[in-house]
Amino acid sequence: MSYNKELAAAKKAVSLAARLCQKMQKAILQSDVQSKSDKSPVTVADYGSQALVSYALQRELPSELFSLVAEEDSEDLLKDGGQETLERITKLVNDILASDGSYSDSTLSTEDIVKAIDCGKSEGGSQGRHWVLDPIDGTKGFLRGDQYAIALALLDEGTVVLGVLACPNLPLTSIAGGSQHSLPGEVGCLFFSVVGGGTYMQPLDSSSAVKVQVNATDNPEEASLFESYEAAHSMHDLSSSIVKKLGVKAPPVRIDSQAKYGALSRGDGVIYLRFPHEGYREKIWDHAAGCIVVSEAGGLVTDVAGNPLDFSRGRYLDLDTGIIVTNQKLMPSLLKAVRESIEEKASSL
Ligand SMILES: Nc1ncnc2c1ncn2[C@@H]1O[C@H](COP(=O)(O)OS(=O)(=O)O)[C@@H](OP(=O)(O)O)[C@H]1O
Ligand SMILES: [Mg+2]
Ligand SMILES: [Mg+2]
Ligand SMILES: [Mg+2]
Repeated sequence: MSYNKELAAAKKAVSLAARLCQKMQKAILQSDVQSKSDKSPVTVADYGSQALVSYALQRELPSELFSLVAEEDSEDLLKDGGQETLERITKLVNDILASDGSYSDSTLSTEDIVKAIDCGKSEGGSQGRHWVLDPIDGTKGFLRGDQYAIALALLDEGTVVLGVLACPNLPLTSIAGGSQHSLPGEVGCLFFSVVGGGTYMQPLDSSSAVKVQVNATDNPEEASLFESYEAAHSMHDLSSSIVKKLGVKAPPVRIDSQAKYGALSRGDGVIYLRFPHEGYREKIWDHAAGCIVVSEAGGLVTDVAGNPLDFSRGRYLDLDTGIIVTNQKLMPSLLKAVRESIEEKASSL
């Protein structure tokens, strides 16, 4: 099946949202940041990005039944003092649409914005089509001025069939061996994949795409590790013991968000390990787009048991312990090192 129409719509929606985020990252105010009920941050840019993607997809694909599984909803937004914030988001979205010249037949009201955001409450699942959106993945990185991503995927009968990943601060050239902080040169990448069609990358501000592939080395000494910047999101001590066991020499590269999947898909690094602390449940929008971007570039994304991730079970991924990403040749020895290190960690407690 071809998803050309859906891909064009997704690229347009995500590019508009990336423009909104770029504008806001430079101008973010203390009052633009709120704390959600789980204590994580959310900004006017998260809400604006979600409203924009939701609205643009519905305008681009008017004939389709629209279902969206997305991170944000208006409940936290409309808590104390929310009306002012909502007005700010509405202006932001309208300004981006006006400067792009898109959908000039309508100006969105605050009610339209709430409606567009709350379209994202779908439960997803194994039947029909569902868009899956993280309007800003890596909000903490966004606030620090570091890496973040706008991640959009399409689920069809429970399988991810399309993914678009905008990484506005990711350099166009390799970040292998470097940190995200000291990188000169041009930034802003858009990765996209359709099932069976490979992965492509283009600059966010141009349409000249190139096909990308994961680094296919089977030599751990040439491999390097990507992991979460935030130690609270993944156990750095566990990944360190795993890569040591495997023989990886390079120090880990810690960057925020699904930019890790994007960088891996073009071969900047070879391994991405993610081990959340006990009790954390992974959400599908944190991995759907990244997963297809890496898989279509020749990589593998599994849980600790070696099973592919199952995006068909609703808003959460029900996982065996962690997420393991690498190329096909290294996966068997990486999984072995993962299991041994987990066993050693358990027996030392
Ligand atoms: N405790 C805990 N454990 C694991 N993961 C968590 C946790 N808390 C949050 N999150 C999710 O992590 C998303 C950010 O992605 P990363 O972990 O790759 O980014 S980072 O490098 O740590 O900044 C982040 O996505 P956003 O909320 O979209 O920023 C969260 O969904
Ligand atoms: Mg969040
Ligand atoms: Mg996220
Ligand atoms: Mg987010």
